[in-house]
Amino acid sequence: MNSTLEKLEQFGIVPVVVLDDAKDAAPLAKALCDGGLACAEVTFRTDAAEESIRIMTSEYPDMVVGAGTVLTTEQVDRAVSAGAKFIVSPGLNPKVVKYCLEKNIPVTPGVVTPSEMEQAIELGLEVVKFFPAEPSGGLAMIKAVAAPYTMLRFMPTGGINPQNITPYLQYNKIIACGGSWMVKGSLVSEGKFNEITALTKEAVELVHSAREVK
Ligand SMILES: O=C[C@H](O)COP(=O)(O)O
Ligand SMILES: CC(=O)C(=O)O
Repeated sequence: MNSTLEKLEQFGIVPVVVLDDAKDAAPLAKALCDGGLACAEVTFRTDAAEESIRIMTSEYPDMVVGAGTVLTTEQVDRAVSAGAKFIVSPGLNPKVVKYCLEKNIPVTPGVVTPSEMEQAIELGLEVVKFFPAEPSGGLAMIKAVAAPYTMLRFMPTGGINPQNITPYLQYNKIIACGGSWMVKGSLVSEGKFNEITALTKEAVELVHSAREVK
């Protein structure tokens, strides 16, 4: 597996971030690093994404920052030139995946169905996003599809929270879970960065205890 994805596996949780204002990027990165999760997926759902990635990667160079909701090759270029180390999308766009692979940029497109998973395998991927995880059958669905697709590993995202994450983390086909509960928009806009750090520390504890009893 690619070394960036290996780092995400070590963290176990990837905070999925939506930033409305790039001024929040540095304090948010600090809050996540202080909490023990030096990684983030900054989604291209807002105009502030590119500048936020640039700020996070320049001020926190050891942080593993990727771009989410990447829907076009032009966004891939903008994300990578801002410093993004990995690319995530909600669905599988073959054009975007091939573009990333040609440029050696780790890419984890969202898939749900067996047909989409076969498309990912055909494109040469070993890790896919499973999105939206909970509405699409959650861990039971991942375990069912992992039986035929033994070469695939998953990064489930969507509806995962502290109450349901433990069994996901204990399944060895899952490298990490994406989630937004520790970086909710209201916490960021209200400047509650201490709370973000506290929620992040709790998330890290969940990873440790899930993996200890594995
Ligand atoms: O679109 C949702 C994000 O990918 C993360 O999902 P979440 O807010 O359910 O954790
Ligand atoms: C949901 C997701 O994975 C994304 O927005 O990229």
